[in-house]
Amino acid sequence: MLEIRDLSITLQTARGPKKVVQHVDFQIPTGTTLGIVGESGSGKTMLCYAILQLFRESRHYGGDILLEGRSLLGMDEQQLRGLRGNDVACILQNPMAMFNPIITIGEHMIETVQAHRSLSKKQALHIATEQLAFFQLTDSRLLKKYPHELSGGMLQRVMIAMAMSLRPKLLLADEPTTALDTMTQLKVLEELSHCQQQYQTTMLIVSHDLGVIARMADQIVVMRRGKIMEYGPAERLLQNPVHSYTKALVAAKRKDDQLEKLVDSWSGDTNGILYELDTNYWVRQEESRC
Ligand SMILES: Nc1ncnc2c1ncn2[C@@H]1O[C@H](COP(=O)(O)OP(=O)(O)OP(=O)(O)O)[C@@H](O)[C@H]1O
Repeated sequence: MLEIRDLSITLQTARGPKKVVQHVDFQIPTGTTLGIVGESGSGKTMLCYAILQLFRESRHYGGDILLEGRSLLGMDEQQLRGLRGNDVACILQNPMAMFNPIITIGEHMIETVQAHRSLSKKQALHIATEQLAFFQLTDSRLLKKYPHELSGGMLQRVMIAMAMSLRPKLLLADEPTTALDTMTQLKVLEELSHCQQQYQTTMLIVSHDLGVIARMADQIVVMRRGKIMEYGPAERLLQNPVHSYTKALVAAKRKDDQLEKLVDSWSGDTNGILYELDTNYWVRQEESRC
């Protein structure tokens, strides 16, 4: 279980402190997926960095982040190194950035497994091969290839397989399929979902694309300018959105519009309080509702 409790993040910038996330609360029960959707600048990446406790020296945190009851904000660097990779893994939009161009895929996989678990090369290779098979990568020649020899879809699959080979308790997926064409995206999401169910991994998936979130998430958080606008079970939020921003987001998805177009057309603000509409369903109050 991941619990984000009243989390606020203030960034130290050259122009002074900047609030980038404000009073965010959500929980992800073990083995389930929570999707965060929001336009550019809504604080999605800041939340992921906070969970990984990256760049912590330039941030001030309020609230808490608990993974299986352990506060991540209270951990020292050594504890955090143990946490990253073992308990929390992440996959990113651009897989190329994760690979060393002069190291083969096989070496990457073996090194990743051996860096976190004391296993022989043979055992690590076995895990790597098993994991790649989850993502339909069964050709043994793949292990001898270099990253640039693989298509974007294959490289993305290898990156996800690498992250999952560590059997993390929590997987953070920040725009995991944005760079892929629609058909490859669907296949990769399906494989990821299958792998997640098999290992009962808790997952936080972040995307601009409500379609991706709708496909994967059990719960959805809609964010804007560092605040939650609406938060609840995925099916209900998608079928009966309450906040006008979520309504516009869902309508834009139906018309297959880009999120950025919606940003221009939605003119509300984010100042109202967040209130519980009913059990486990939260909505930000709008001016017209007062
Ligand atoms: N290095 C930085 N210095 C100053 N402000 C920053 C910095 N990085 C991010 N921000 C600000 O923090 C806020 C949240 O940004 P964040 O990157 O988390 O948004 P996001 O939702 O992930 O956007 P995107 O979808 O474009 O990645 C934004 O207002 C952004 O301008």
